[in-house]
Amino acid sequence: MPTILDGKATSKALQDQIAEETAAFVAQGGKKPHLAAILVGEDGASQTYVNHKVKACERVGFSSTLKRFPADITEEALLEEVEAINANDDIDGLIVQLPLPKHINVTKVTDRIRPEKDVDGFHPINVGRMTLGQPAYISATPFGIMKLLERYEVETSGKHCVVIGRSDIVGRPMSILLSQKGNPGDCTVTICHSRTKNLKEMTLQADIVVAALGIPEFLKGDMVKEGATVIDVGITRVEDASKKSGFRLVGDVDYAAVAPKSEFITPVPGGVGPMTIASLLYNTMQSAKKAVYSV
Ligand SMILES: Nc1nc(=O)c2c([nH]1)NC[C@@H]1CN(c3ccc(C(=O)N[C@@H](CCC(=O)O)C(=O)O)cc3)C=[N+]21
Repeated sequence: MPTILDGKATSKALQDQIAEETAAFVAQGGKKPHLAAILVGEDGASQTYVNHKVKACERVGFSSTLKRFPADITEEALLEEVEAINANDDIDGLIVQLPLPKHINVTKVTDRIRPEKDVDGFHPINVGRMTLGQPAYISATPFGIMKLLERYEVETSGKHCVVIGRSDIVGRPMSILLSQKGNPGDCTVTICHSRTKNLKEMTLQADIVVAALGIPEFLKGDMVKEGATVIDVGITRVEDASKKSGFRLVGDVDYAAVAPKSEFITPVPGGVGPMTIASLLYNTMQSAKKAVYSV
């Protein structure tokens, strides 16, 4: 049976650590970390995630501000809100919850966030610095996965890692982090996507598979080799009348078929998702401490 990479417990342990560090920082006269989140529209999943983030802030002793706007807010008005937070010295970190409505240019918005407050690590300056191995805010999901591999001492050096998905916020940064020098790191990385030919041939060679393509239960049992480490980034809500919420969360991995073959595996829920939250808090604390950018 595989070892389950328990993201929920690991996130909690990290949050306890962040709470301790925050208390010590504040006791020494430091400023209480303050995270601002912008939420546009009424998307149910987005509301849930943002609420999780705000609650997590409370838990570790941060201040938080949630700014909600209707789905028809103009791009210009949204950019002004970003500018206002950029200029607010009390706020250390700003996230604009994605996805945004179609009439808003996402890149324009995330590029407008000051890199020093971009705790999501989406700004080109942070992506560039991360890529070069310089101090940066690292995108929360890949960063959380690195922390999870570290916590369970998953051997990564020299391993072949296949990342499925090339998104700017998960697949691409994940491939870069895993190929960088260090532990975790030092992997040989292959990045696959919707145009990849013979995907199964690729995944069968993988010591570590990261499934981040957003198709429920895509990775089947016959696509992974015996003893692989499997990281499931997918989180899709599938209708389920038997649940109180009316839905259940399904990952990109066919867990029942893949788990018996794997050495390490992340569950959904309780795997990568909670680690994303811990990483965001970590980045916000770094910002309050001016540990990444000195200004
Ligand atoms: N600007 C921005 N930054 C993000 O980091 C960002 C975003 N937009 N948009 C959406 C995605 C998704 N995301 C998740 C965070 C936590 C869980 C999480 O805590 N999941 C729990 C369960 C959550 C539930 O109950 O629905 C789990 O997997 O166990 C999942 C997904 C952050 N994202």
